[in-house]
Amino acid sequence: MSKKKKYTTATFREMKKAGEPIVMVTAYDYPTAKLADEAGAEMVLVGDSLGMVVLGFDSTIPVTLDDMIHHTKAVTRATKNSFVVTDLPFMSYRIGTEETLKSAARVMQEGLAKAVKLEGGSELCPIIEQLVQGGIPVVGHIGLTPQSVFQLGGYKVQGKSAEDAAKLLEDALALQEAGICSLVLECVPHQLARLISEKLEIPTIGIGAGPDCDGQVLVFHDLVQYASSIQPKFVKPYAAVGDDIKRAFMQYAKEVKTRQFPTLEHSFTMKDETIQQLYGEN
Ligand SMILES: Nc1nc(=O)c2c([nH]1)NC[C@@H]1CN(c3ccc(C(=O)N[C@@H](CCC(=O)O)C(=O)O)cc3)CN21
Ligand SMILES: CC(C)C(=O)C(=O)O
Ligand SMILES: [Mg+2]
Repeated sequence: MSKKKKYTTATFREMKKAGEPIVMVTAYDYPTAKLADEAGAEMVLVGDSLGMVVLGFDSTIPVTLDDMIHHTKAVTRATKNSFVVTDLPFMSYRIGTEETLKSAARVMQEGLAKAVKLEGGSELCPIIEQLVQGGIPVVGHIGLTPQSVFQLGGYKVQGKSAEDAAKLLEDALALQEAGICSLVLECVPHQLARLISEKLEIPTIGIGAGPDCDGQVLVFHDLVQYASSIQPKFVKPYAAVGDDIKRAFMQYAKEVKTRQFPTLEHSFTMKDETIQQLYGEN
């Protein structure tokens, strides 16, 4: 494992300059965040994908700010070096300036996140400027923006036409100008992700955006195959944890049913004389 240091927004700009890819992974709880941090993940994302992979909703839309803060607290108790970014959930940054600033402040003060992430294009520039002026690092997110799933008509690749691609490049530049510290590119053609990454000074973090982004992010449950119900093309499984867990549950159930578990090896004992005394008295 490489030598550990605390990661900051400055680290990520330096990494981009040096051509060193940035590793980001999602985590939603203490044990996962601890393992990600120990494994050297430079950024940990408390994604609103938690609504789908942890809470069982079929989109990220029902996720609340309280949900995000609850999970962020668990994650930041575990991380020593990783830079923790928390998604602002559906609509929490679109109702008004005051509500957005309050939402982000809660994520920072209660959740102890280091940055917030917002989905959207240049329309968010004014609010991003406010957040940045307030001292909050902001991560952008364009391309497939799951909080707009019902408008997009599904989880589809974005920016395939010249027109759509030009709009995404324009958004990326505008968001950089507004002060974001990095930009997630989700489900866009790899050539477009490369162009955007070349044009920006801040690092891009890709998911389904090809090899030429400045960093990569994957959802934890996809990466280790932990009962994730979706299997997009961009996912590469690095473990089959779900299968292992299911096998363990089945073996445990079998051993309980057949009284193979527990044995005395897993039990507590009292002295023989004590048990005799007990039987004598009753
Ligand atoms: N487990 C999980 N992983 C994710 O990456 C993720 C979530 N959940 N929830 C929130 C969003 C939703 N995401 C998704 C979900 C599905 C596809 C998907 O199936 N995409 C198709 C592309 C279809 C097309 O060609 O346009 C694919 O085959 O990859 C992509 C991103 C990404 N995020
Ligand atoms: C897919 C990533 C980028 C995300 O926003 C999430 O996990 O919620
Ligand atoms: Mg998200």
